[in-house]
Amino acid sequence: MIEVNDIHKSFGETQVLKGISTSFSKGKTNLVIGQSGSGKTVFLKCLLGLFSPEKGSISYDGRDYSKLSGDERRDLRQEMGMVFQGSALFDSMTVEGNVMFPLEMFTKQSKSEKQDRVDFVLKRVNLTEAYDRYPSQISGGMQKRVAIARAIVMNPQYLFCDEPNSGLDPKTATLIDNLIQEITEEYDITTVINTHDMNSVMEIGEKIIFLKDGIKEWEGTKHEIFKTDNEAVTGFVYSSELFEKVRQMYVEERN
Ligand SMILES: Nc1ncnc2c1ncn2[C@@H]1O[C@H](COP(=O)(O)OP(=O)(O)OP(=O)(O)O)[C@@H](O)[C@H]1O
Repeated sequence: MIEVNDIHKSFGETQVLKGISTSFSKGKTNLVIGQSGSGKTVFLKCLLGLFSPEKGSISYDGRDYSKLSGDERRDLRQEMGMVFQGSALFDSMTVEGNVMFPLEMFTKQSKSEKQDRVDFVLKRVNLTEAYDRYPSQISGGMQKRVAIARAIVMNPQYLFCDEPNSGLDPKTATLIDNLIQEITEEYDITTVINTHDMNSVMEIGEKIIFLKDGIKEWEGTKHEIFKTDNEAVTGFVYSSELFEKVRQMYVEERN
């Protein structure tokens, strides 16, 4: 579980996060939504320990990051997996090399242990046929699956994903969402996903926080988002006619 308590983050005079508190449970897909510029990426970078909030605290299963020693922080960071926007694979490495990379960097496992782990995660994301291919030789959806395999190869406690669906067609986007949700449940990971994608909200939004101008304006589940009368949320989520229709159908069905 990650507990966020009243975090503030500024750059110079610009206050970006203005006191955000929330918690993210294990085994759940937690989504962060909000308009461009609302502070989602800065928030995710605070969760990753890349930015230090000036005020407030973030605890990872009871470990308050600001109180950890340098070694403890390094150990904690190794418990975090990250799927970057655009996958961020190494172009000069094969699929296998990309997934092997964190094991080579951070573990002293034997060659066969590393190979077994790489085989396992590539099988888990259903990519065994692409071992020797380079990122430029596989589709966007496959690249995302390699990025997910690389993010989970170290057996993380925490998984952070920044716009994991960007650039994918809706069907592939849904497959990637479902894969992240399955992996989160299977390995009991605390997963936090930044997204713009309303399909993701409807599919896998077990917990959603909505940021607006650096403040948590609303939080709830995908079921609650249909019912909320918070105008900032409805204005954001139902800006598309299609989603407004889906909402009306959902509300009518329940009445
Ligand atoms: N390193 C930085 N230095 C100064 N300002 C920054 C920095 N990083 C982000 N900001 C500012 O913080 C605000 C929030 O940015 P952020 O990238 O978190 O938004 P976002 O919600 O992720 O947007 P998007 O959905 O477009 O990615 C923006 O005004 C941005 O200019």
